[in-house]
Amino acid sequence: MSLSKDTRANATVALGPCDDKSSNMDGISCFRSADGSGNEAPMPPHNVAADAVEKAKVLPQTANEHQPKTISEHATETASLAEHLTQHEVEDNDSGRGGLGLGTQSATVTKKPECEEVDMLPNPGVISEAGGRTSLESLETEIELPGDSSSPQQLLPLAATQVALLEILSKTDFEAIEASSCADEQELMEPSAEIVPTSSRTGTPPADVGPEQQEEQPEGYIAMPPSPAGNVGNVAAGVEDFFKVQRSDLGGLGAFAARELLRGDTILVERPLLRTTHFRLLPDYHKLSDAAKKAYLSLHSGEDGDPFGRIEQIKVLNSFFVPGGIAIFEVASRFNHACPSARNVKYVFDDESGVLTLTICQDVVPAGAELFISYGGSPVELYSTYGFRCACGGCKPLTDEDIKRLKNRAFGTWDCDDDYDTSGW
Ligand SMILES: C[S@@+](CC[C@H](N)C(=O)[O-])C[C@H]1O[C@@H](n2cnc3c(N)ncnc32)[C@H](O)[C@@H]1O
Repeated sequence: MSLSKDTRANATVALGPCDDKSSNMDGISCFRSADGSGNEAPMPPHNVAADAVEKAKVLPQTANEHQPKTISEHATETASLAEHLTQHEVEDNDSGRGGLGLGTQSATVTKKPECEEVDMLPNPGVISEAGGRTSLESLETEIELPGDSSSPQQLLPLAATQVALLEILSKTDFEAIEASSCADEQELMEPSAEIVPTSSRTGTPPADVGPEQQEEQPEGYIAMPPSPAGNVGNVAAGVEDFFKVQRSDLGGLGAFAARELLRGDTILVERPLLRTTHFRLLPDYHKLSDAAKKAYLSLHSGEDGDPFGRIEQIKVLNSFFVPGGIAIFEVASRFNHACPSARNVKYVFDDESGVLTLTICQDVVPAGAELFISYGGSPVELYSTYGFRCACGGCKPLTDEDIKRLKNRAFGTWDCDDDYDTSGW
């Protein structure tokens, strides 16, 4: 597949309340408070964080890091995560996808609580104040970001995630997880589930899906995301309660609501399969465990090419921009794209904890509906960057004529929307 060499880097933008100490993450200038005051957000209830520290056990690492942590390291990390999530979270505004270049760019900080309202702002990016679900006031901060100036990636805070993760930490039976994950040394080397997502609506940890339930899945159901005893294990347990990965009408796989989902439901908490940069892809890929390599190679690769081309192509088609580079996720990378009116899931990547969280951002998503994130950009940009014609139903699809024009612009500006009527998009 011939993709454009569009090196637009999405604006990776910081969010809400923070202090100067939180700045300078891999070249990101500063996480500023949404009100410019630098004030920190309120701390979580002390007992929750403290409880998490008490209960904390060995946390799995990203699949390409195989050093198990000690209990005390994990406790520190857990406390740090709980505290961090009250201070600043980063979230996509639906454009943080794609594996193309990075440079310096700026983004205007704006409070935008609803996912559909922050959609598709190619540049500048959008920053939301933590918990900012009611205010639409614009803020004035300009943030310098690493990355090329053109491609949009925005990171927003998400109060629901704070709540969900704190609930998770307080409800997780770490002893049971440790007992199973420490069953043998091999399991210690392979990460296992460490965070049990719970519906922010019900606060009830979902039941794990047993083999008998999996047998009832429709044809084409892919047995992922994994259970705690599952494969690469970077996914928190229980997400099967929220969605299934199965065949999509768009072609290939997609994620589908396993039951009715409501705005604010946290449906996925996942560590990257691979976190890397464009220049370190191959060495970092080769550090992965065999299971992680297998999971990586199973991701969507467009037209299969030679092994080297495939590793690169999977990166291009599946990566999320994260501070300092890109990340590929075993499960989150299965979510298809939808344009603003059809998107129903937003995501946030927390750099400190290294965890991506996906949250429902439409009022009601019926059981069986496909779940969509946004890769950012118009159908023209999607085509020129990733090579697919968006069929999400929420935009005016590109015509054959549009495609011809784009192809004729091989040496022109791929991302030019001049000939595409964006009024319906
Ligand atoms: C990250 S993958 C998403 C998961 C993928 N469908 C799979 O089978 O693993 C991105 C690819 O999914 C397909 N895709 C995603 N969103 C789409 C959309 N709105 N319309 C058409 N194809 C889409 C495209 O082939 C795109 O390159």
